[in-house]
Amino acid sequence: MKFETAGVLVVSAHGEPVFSSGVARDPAVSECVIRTRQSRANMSRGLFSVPVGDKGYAVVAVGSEDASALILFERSANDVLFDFAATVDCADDILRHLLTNPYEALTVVDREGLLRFISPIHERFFGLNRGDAIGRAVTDVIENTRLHEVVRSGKAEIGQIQRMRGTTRIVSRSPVLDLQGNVVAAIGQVMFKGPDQLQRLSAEVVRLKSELSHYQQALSTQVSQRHGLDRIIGQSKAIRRLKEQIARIAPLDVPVLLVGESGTGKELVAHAIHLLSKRREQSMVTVNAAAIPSTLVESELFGYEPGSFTGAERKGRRGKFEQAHQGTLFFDEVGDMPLEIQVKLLRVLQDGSFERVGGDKARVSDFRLVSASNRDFEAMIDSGEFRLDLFYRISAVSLHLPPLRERLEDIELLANQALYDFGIKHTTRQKTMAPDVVPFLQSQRWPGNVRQLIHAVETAAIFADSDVITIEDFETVIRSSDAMPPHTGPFAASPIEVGPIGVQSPPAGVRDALSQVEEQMIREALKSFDGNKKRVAQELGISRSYLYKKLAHMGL
Ligand SMILES: Nc1ncnc2c1ncn2[C@@H]1O[C@H](COP(=O)(O)OP(=O)(O)OP(=O)(O)O)[C@@H](O)[C@H]1O
Repeated sequence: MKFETAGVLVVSAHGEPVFSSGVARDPAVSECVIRTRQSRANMSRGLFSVPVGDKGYAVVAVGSEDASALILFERSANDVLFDFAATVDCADDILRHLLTNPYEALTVVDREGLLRFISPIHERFFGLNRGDAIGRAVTDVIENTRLHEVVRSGKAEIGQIQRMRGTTRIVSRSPVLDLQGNVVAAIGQVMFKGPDQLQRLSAEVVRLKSELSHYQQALSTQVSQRHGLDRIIGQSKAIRRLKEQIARIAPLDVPVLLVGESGTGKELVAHAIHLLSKRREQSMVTVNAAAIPSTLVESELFGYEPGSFTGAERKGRRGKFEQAHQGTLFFDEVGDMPLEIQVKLLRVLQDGSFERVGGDKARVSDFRLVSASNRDFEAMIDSGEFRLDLFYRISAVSLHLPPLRERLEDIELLANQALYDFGIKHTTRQKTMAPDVVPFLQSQRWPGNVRQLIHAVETAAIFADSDVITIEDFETVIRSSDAMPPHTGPFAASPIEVGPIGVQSPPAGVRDALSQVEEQMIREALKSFDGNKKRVAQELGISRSYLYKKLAHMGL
């Protein structure tokens, strides 16, 4: 701290200036000092500040009954102490408190380790008379002190135990630096009365920490549980039942098979199962058997050792099974897996072990399997495309995801949510649907299920000119989807299987006629291809599952 003495002003008991020196000789300054002092009660002694023009002085007042001496100090730039004195009216009371309060009171030693200040309370504690110890070596006055070491090393010692006069205290010792960074003193303070107090405090911290972690855990469980099930939208009986089943089976570590048409939410359900399971802290790894080229399936799943094939990474790679260790492996389109891989998957599921491609070391992975498929397993098993033993392994529990056309009452909620999500995602004004839009959407067949509905709503939201989406806005979607219908051939426009978005269902008479035409064509095709259903489906441009449904309907 650098305060330059700028002047001295002596005033009589009546407040008249009787002597002035330095800047105090300037009447503007002395008047200002006297006025400020008078404006404050009991200012016979103390510290206060006086702004004069763009300058400022810190004033120390020392008074007697007859007169007071006011010593003016000029402030050096950016001095926090000056700011403190200038802005806090009771600055001197605060400093006095800091010097005398038992918990803040300071003991100060200078660079030589000599005591320069000790608070009255500590003097009493050490049995000293006021001022007796000042100027003595701190080691002669305070037992087990290390303040002389701290002023030498410049290193603080916080929370140290110190025995003094038969009692134990927790103290802190800190070096004090001047503006140039030189150690000029060390100060000591008592932090706690003793280890008991500290221990109680630390036990409290431990207790609060454990309470906090308990609540964090509970919160994260709640959030993830809500996150998992709440994302599955629908109030239909089928969806409510599905959610109940998910909640029930998720915590059990059994393999789950999700069966349902494309876009019915199989992946969404897999996530919910993972989030509600004990494995939620680990990741859910997804494999799409249909999307991996057959030559790479093995290395994708099992990983490979270094240099096992051309183009392989030098260090080798962990496969999906290893990545899913302790988590969940979501096997999408499991029905599309080549037979030879089915055998290997079966082995992994049976004994949990496998080898990386190009390696012979048995590896183990502990994952929970959730598989999904929109294929007809019964037919695939019959035709030898899927192994029965593997089917049993992956389907300890099977959940059926209902197609959207069987739960039309969910369309309103789903469409509104899609619209809301769209607005949030693209930060556009929230649009709404005209009242007749929902019945219109409910009259569609939705072969692509919820995915297709979301897509339709998003596209309509893009094309709608106003904030209210109408049926006409959905017709834009019809035109664009017509260019890429999900099925080609004579059945493309069939309201039963395809029913493109936005096409109004034909009147019942037309529907019957179309149905009859369909059945006629199927009969003819069966005849031409000697009952080969695969060829019939190909020829007519329909899926085999739809063909089977139609045949059942026709009683064939
Ligand atoms: N009940 C539902 N609530 C909210 N969103 C849903 C629901 N069902 C499906 N979705 C949404 O529909 C889209 C398709 O869902 P998802 O990918 O889970 O279907 P899928 O059955 O796995 O389809 P695919 O068999 O084609 O892979 C996703 O955007 C998903 O969030």
